[in-house]
Amino acid sequence: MLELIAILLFIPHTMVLEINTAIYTFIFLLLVIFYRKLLSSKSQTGLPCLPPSPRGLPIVGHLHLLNNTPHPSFHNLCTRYGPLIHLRLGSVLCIIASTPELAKELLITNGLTFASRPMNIVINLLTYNSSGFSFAPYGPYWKFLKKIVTSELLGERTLGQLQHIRYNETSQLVHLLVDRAHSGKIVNLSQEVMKLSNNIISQMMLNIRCSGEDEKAREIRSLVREATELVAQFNFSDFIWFLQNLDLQGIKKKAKTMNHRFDFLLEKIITEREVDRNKQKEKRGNEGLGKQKMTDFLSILLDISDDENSSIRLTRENIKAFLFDFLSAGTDTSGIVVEWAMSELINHPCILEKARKEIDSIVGQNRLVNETDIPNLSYIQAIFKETVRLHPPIPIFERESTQDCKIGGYLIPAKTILFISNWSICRDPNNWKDPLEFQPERFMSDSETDDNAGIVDVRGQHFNLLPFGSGRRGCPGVSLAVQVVPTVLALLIQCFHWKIAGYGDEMTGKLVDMTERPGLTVPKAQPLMLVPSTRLRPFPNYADCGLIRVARE
Ligand code: HEM
Repeated sequence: MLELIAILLFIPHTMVLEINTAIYTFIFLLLVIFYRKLLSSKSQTGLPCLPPSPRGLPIVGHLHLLNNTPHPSFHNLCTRYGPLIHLRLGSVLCIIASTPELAKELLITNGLTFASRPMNIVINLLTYNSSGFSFAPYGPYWKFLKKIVTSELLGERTLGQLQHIRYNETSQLVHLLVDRAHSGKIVNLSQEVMKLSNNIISQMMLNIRCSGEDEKAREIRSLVREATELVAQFNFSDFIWFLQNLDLQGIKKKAKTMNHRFDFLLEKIITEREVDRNKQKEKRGNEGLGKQKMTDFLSILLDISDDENSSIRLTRENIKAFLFDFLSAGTDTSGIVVEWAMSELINHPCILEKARKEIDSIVGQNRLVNETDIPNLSYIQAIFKETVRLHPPIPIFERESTQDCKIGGYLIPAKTILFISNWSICRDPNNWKDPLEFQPERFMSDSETDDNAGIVDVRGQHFNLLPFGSGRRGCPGVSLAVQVVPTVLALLIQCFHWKIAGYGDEMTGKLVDMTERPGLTVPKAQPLMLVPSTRLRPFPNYADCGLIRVARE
């Protein structure tokens, strides 16, 4: 066309080429301006639409910037692009917040907007379409359950009633370690503390010791492990819209099979329990189940579902989904904290010694430390806080916005996934002096390292330390965890000297490897292999601290 006009107007060929180039350049510039306009952060209201973001790619968006350990990737991106950034993971819009101020603005000031969690294909299948607790959308049903969780299941009274479970389990661990110490054998301490924390949860919930060797225990153990691995797997169908209905990685199929296995197991457990309850009911005539002695979470949930006056009647699916939620949410996390704490202590023998001195001066060497001592052991508490600061078992936690809102001057649309990068917050030199150093002293009331760090607690009120989250969806297991973890830690410190397997004593200078294992929860990559030797002579009677001696596995 341009050539034809040139011939008609007698324009020379070289000039046509120049005009051609100019037109193409012009069109290219127009496209660049249009593209920039499209991506620019200004909305029609003049408010910036979305927080900053790195350059994305078509279709995958920013997925290529993440690897199988998202928390360091999020941390690096926030360091580069700002404390609040947005990413497009395929077609899913996300924001990442990495300062205490933003955490407060999102979780508290806009707490209602971010009071739900995002769903995906696997979670949907495993939680009976969010019929349980952790993934139930914020609303009357979730509030009803939250009340049961805080007042009944994980309230002070129930935790007190179920204290014997914790005592039995810690007693079993001490027993095993004393045996190993006498025979000079290596202990996989990571495995033993996970076993302990998982046994506590499974007994509190179902009265089943999940480390046992019977069929039910084995199935619970393997289902919980497989389910947590499956939830952590990256599923393209969740992020790329045109793959939504395809199951290219076979993840949906696996989740369906897992749900069937889980359902089969729970049906069996619940049916057996119902038969038991009916027998007891018959025995006691019409005295009513309300007066029955509480045994575990399942009993409490069945009581509520039987209660005709309850404002919400729990269905069988609700109960099964609830059990799934708690078994997966409560599993491993406490054990992970103990394994990191012990690793740090082995690498910092002076801190370990100082902790021993505190226990010796407050508890002495003639009896074993127990839960009631923990409020008096401020250095042990400081070690616990410093461990969850440097090694939070859940380094990022997720919420989803249910309506449009303004955060930090940006407009965040409904259905945006929010990631709170607690890992970044805890490693930010603006929040913590020498953030990469393990210094429990910073949490002592006479701390010289950080102002006010002595009063910082872990329950979600201090936004520079959020290992248990905060706000409406903060962790309901926090009271249990702050009882179990420091007690187990104190016992390990009080009762034993430790050597790294294959090396000399605590003072050899050999360090424990501190690499993280990728996943949604972050344990150590390598298990902590240690050789204990007993420190207390004579070794106190377990009964002295209220621990009941039980048969070893
Ligand atoms: C050291 C141990 C633990 C850590 C570090 C931990 C951490 C967390 C975090 C970060 C969240 C997300 C909070 C948020 O979104 O604001 C959470 C949620 C949750 N945790 Fe824990 N947790 C621990 C132990 C437990 C235990 C022992 C249980 C159960 C007995 C439990 C049950 C739950 C449940 C059910 C949720 C979901 C709450 C909801 O959506 O409303 N956690 N936990």
